[in-house]
Amino acid sequence: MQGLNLTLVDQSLNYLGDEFNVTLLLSILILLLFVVMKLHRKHFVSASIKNENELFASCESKDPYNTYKSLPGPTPFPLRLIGNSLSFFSNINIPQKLFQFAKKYGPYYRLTFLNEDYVVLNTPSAAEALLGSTNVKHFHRSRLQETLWPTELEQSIIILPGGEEWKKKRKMLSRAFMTLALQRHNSCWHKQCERMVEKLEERFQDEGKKDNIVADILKQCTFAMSSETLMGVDITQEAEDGALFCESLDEFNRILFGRIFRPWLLVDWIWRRSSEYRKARAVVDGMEKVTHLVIEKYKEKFLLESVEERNANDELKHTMIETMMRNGIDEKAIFDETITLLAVATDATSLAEHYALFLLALNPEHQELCRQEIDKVFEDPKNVKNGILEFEALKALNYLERCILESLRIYPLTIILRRLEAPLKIDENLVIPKDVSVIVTPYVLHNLPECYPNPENFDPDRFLPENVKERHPYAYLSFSAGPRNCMGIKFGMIEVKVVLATILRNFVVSTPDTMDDVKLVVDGAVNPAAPMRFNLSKR
Ligand code: HEM
Repeated sequence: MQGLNLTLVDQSLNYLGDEFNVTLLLSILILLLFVVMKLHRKHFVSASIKNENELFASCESKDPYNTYKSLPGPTPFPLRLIGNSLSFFSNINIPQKLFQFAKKYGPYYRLTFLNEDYVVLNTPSAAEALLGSTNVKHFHRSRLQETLWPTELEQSIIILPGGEEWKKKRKMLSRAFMTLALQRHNSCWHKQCERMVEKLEERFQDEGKKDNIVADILKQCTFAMSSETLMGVDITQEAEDGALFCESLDEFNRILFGRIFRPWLLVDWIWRRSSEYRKARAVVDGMEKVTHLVIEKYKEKFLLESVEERNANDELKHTMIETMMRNGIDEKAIFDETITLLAVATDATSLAEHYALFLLALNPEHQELCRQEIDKVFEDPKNVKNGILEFEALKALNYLERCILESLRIYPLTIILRRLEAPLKIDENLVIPKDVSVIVTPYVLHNLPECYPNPENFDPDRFLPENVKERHPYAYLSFSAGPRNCMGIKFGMIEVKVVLATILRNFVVSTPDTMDDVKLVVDGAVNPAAPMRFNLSKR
């Protein structure tokens, strides 16, 4: 009998995990969330604000908090659990929706969903108050992010609340992203880019093969570059099932972030019994196997090292895995970090390449200026050794760099969420109380005409040093800013530069799509709902 019940539960959960029916979803959602509130106080109720006096208990002056209480915002559904969720029921164009709200409600406004209160900050100075704060109580990820994050990967720097452990880890890992550590992978990046060119040639070689996608090829190339840089091993070549690793990461992201739009799967009890969880587990197991193989290789290498070699080893030249092993980090924590950073590096960087290529395809005059710069750098014999562009020469690709920064202004990859463990003073008139979460949307700041005149225009010169100097430092948040900003800025920018320089040196790029065709969806990062289409003709 119990077996039968379990099968029924299993089947229903499979159904919930696989099908999407709006009416059913709404009714189940309301019903389930009520039950969940009762059963799982830990997740939702304790996170909620039970009464306003309690909320303001730690304040010195009540006035700025009164401003908080009277902040405008869209009227929420009377049930706090649902709140403003209905405004975000569709995952399409959420950044644009937040932009419309900003226009309507002004620099700060309130939202509520899943029983959590949010304040949305829409000015560079308010973003600075949050992101520039050095108070670790302002570093926490939001409850939604913590709930979505797989407990299996809990030791990763991305999810650690800012504290001593986070600080130590960030310092240790940062060494692996310094120029010295990165530059020794230069030839590997070019080797991977050559493979990418072959794949692109194959895809676009016939006249009939037009209007094709490149996102998958960009991602595989970026994955190979990132994995070799972070781990020191080309797992796409060496590990038996390395090729599957990249696809596994995609599947993993899809499952995790799909939970936002199937909120019942946010409840741990249901999640762990769902078919989606089993799929996620299988993916993690597969990735764990590959990482384990890499760690074993390092162990062999260490065993062969003499004491002198070990002592002479310069920490600044180590890969990320090597750095962690030499710092005595255990295998589980190394695994958590490797998987997470591989996922972040591959997703963010290949997406940045995708958007930049699209905007260069739409703006052929800027594409041509980049190409002239690239040709000049590649054709200078000082810059090329054994057929490979020297690492130092990448610095000369200034115009390309400005185009990448401008692409990330137009298409920033994230929405930044933080949960306040201590009140946050925005200015003399506004203090946001503890326990509230805060949202900063780079898309909104990047479209403020006072920071970026004619924000709809693609204008790389916005990133000329003299123009950057004129702007508020927190008006550009593609890599976030402040103490918890992107740890891989340097590496990410180098990867995007190498990939784009290789493509533009080999092909002329155009697209049949327009910016209006691009719908944005938030699933981990801000992705295009469908990959853009391109035409690549060989030069
Ligand atoms: C062009 C590519 C990239 C972009 C646009 C980008 C953007 C970002 C942004 C906006 C954040 C802040 C997220 C938040 O606070 O919610 C972030 C954090 C982070 N990024 Fe990147 N990223 C890129 C590439 C990379 C690469 C290649 C790595 C390294 C492998 C990396 C590692 C990280 C880490 C570890 C954090 C979290 C830092 C912390 O919590 O202390 N990123 N990134």
